[in-house]
Amino acid sequence: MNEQERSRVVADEAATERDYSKALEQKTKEAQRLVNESLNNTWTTAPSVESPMNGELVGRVALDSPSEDIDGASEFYVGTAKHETADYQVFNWTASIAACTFYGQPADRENLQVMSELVAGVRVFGHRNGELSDFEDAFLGAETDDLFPKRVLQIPRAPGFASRPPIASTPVDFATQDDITPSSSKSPVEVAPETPDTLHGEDSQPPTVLPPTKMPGPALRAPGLLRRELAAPKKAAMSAVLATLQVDQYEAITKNGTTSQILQGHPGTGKTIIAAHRAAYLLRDEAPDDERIRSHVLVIGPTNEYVDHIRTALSGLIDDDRRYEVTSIPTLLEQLSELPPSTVPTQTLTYQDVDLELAKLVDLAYSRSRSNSELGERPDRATIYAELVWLLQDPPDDGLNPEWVTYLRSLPGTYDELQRQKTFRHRGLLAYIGIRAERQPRYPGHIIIDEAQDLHPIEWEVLGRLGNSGGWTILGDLNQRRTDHTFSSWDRVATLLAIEDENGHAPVQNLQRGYRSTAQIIHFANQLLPREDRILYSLQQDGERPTVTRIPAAGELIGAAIGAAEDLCARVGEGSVAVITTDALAFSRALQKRGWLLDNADTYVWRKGDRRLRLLPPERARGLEFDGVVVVEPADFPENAGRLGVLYTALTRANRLLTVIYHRALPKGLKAR
Ligand SMILES: Nc1ncnc2c1ncn2[C@@H]1O[C@H](COP(=O)(O)OP(=O)(O)OP(=O)(O)O)[C@@H](O)[C@H]1O
Repeated sequence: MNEQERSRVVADEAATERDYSKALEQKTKEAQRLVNESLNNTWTTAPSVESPMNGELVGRVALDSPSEDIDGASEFYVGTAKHETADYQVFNWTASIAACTFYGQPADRENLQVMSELVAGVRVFGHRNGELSDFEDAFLGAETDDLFPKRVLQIPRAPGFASRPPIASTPVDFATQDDITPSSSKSPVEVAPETPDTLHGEDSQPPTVLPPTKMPGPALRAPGLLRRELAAPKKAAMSAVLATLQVDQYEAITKNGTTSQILQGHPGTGKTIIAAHRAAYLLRDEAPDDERIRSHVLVIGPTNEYVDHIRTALSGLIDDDRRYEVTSIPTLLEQLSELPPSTVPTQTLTYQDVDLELAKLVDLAYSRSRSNSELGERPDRATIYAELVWLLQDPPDDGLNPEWVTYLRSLPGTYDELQRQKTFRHRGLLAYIGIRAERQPRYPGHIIIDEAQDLHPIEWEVLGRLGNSGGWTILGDLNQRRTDHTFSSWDRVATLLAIEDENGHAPVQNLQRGYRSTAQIIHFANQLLPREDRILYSLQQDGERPTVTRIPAAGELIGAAIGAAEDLCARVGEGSVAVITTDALAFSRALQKRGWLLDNADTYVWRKGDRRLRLLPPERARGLEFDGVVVVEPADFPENAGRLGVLYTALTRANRLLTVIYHRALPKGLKAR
């Protein structure tokens, strides 16, 4: 198909999408009108109808022959909601008929039957700024000129589309879709020796082409479209990626709601994408009765920034926002602890602050206080805590280990005192006492936890007592652990939640394909990992080397970093830029001096003219991503158990461009090899 024909197809499909989207909007308005009418003569306030889904087309399926099951049509669309007109039919992406859209490989053709007809091919759509602007066809049967030669719908054509160029403005040209570069092969990044003003980047060296290697996992769906989407500038908040979901992602997303799974994946392997789409799938209208989630899906992330990040994708995928709750772990723990919201992460002083043994002692205190109460009622928080401290006088039958005697002695005498201290150290304990005392459990129908590597043992116990009536979807990366007071293996989590598979193992699936960061960025960051953990295949090979610059005078470090950030702002255009630093305060002052203004609505966003950047302490950057990232003074990033998980996370927030500015020596792992 030539360029002109492609433009025509895009314009036609975009017109269909506008028609579809308008029709869905109309449907919602009509439903609201009916509700209003029926309540017209009452004093009741009219309930609002669910918010309209943004009608987005995901794909289009061509069949070999007309199918009676779809009213004699030989094709149908897949979109964000079901809709039917005389000219076309759209099925929801969650419907089982839509599954063929996500399995479009010629090799699978024999298994790809929709009703009794074979799938001839699948067209997948790409979007920019909410407009259908791109597509890719996969022919599963014989290749023809056009999968959909006859236009079904006669709608005036939209003006020709202009797709936005990818940031590096280099067209992606991959030899074959299965050839991909393992980021564990020899690093293309040479870190600057510690001499002043040495820059390694696109200006100094051409991008290194790495030898192709077989990519792990199933063959890519819509590989060209996927790579164009990955290279395009990213919005601040996450969007749904329905059209380019890959087969392994689709399979994890569409598992039965009672199934529990743990998805372990390096940075950018699509864990948050799976989390958001899984929530939407579990709440689908088409779910058979025995799979229907009766209550709500609870999605838990690490920070409030993460919650904002994923919320946009969730609201685009799920029309009824009462069916899911998305919260951060600090917020959840604070609610249960009856503490004011703080957003600060748990900060342990000793392993005992969050240990499972502490939860066991609380359990004992709970059962003692319950049996002491006259009617066997559920005790309140203060009573449970008093019993916990009383264990020093009346220890458990098998005694109290001296370490625990010392620990219990170090705790304040009363629950009020403990709560007044508001230390983030004891929040897990407060929350666990809180959940034991809670009279109205939340009873979610499925729990999804992202960045789960950062949950402490007692916090897992808290989650285990939320009354989950369905399965667990747990997503995380043990390499990104921030402290050694969290579990170092998923087996421990599986045992605690009793979700081991039939062989007694944690149901772990490893995600090995990196979507976010270029191979060059992954190579650079991977130097911080033990050799055996450097298994990640980046789908973006065409990046440039991270720029690593030593600033000789400490006093000039921040100025140089701001300069680097301004440079990235200019390069990414509409894309996003972040500075990740452990000294955000000093950085804020310097930004102000250079004419940057703090955004009124978001305390981490700074603006200067039409430029915008986020200034983030490492903690706040978790789970986020940006087209360009400046990481300042890596030596200041904290280490745990000999690993630099915090720095590793910061470096891997970058999608396409990474700049490291430093004065003190780089951490050992980041030296040139
Ligand atoms: N199938 C896909 N199609 C298009 N983009 C995708 C796909 N899967 C993932 N991505 C993109 O890859 C990027 C990284 O995905 P995501 O944030 O889910 O990774 P992650 O594993 O949660 O990373 P981290 O652990 O570092 O936070 C996002 O921009 C996401 O939109």
